[in-house]
Amino acid sequence: MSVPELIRIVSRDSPMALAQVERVRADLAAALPGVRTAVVPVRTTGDKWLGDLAQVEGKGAFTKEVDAALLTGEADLAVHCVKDVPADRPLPAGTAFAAFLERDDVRDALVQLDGLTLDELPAGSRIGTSSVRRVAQLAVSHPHLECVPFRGNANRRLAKLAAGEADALLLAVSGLERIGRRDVISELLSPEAMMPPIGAGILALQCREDDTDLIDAVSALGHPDTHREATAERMFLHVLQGHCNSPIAGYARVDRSGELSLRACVFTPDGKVRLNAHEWAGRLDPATLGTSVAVALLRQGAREIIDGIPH
Ligand SMILES: NCc1[nH]cc(CCC(=O)O)c1CC(=O)O
Repeated sequence: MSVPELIRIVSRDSPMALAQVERVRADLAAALPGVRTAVVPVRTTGDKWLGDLAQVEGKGAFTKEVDAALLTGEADLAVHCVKDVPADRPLPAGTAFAAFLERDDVRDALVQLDGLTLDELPAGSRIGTSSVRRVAQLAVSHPHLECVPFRGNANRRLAKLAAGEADALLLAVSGLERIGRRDVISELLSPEAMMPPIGAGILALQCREDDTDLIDAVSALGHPDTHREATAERMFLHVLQGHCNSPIAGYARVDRSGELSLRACVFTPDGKVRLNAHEWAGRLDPATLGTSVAVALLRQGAREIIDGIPH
């Protein structure tokens, strides 16, 4: 194996994405001493467009320009939040995942500048989130709170909150940690209280699939249990074929004894119908576990719920 001399790393140009790149550079420096890295930041459609994502191209809005930089050879390695990489279709032809880094916190958090929790917020409080997954779950757990559309990268959302555009926000703990703003968290929401999205807290490294030297070199950064979790979760979403307006949540977990399980839910937008499944892999490989959980939800009527939501 010949280790490349220079690895050009492409990612979105948000503060969170650039912090993720710095983690990857530190990990690469430790695993491959002497290797040089350069950063190629790109602004994606999803970062430029602050309206409804369904009007651009849904989730691929955060990855398209990053993938293009890999494919044209402007960069060699892409860093993605797995949560933002569409799972309903294959990765762009000619690219492959080379590693999944060790998972960070999967939970969502409430950000409320007076330190209030969800239970303490008065009726009518405005919660800034555009996530159909968060809206559906909050509608059932806290029907007296009102969700207001809120987009932009995490730093911009915090600035809008400080300017009074909402009374509180729901954001991923891992993202707040990456931008150094764990301090604004007023409540950590358990996965039972707010089921996380597929891929939460996982960073993936993506390469051109013929760049085998680089794939071999960066595979040292991969975390085997996170790889199992990400594989089960992404296959689940692939089989379910959701769209960007369908509230879907779920997470896989390798427990202390090494057993993999996957729990997942499909909701109606008002949260009133909630389909649930939880299965252990046993002797199944992670992808087959993902398929099995998706089939369990399809048997409960997930297709009708997903297709019945305008998109
Ligand atoms: N949609 C933007 C996005 N993509 C990934 C994360 C969080 C970090 C992660 O889960 O890897 C966030 C911010 C958020 O939802 O609060």
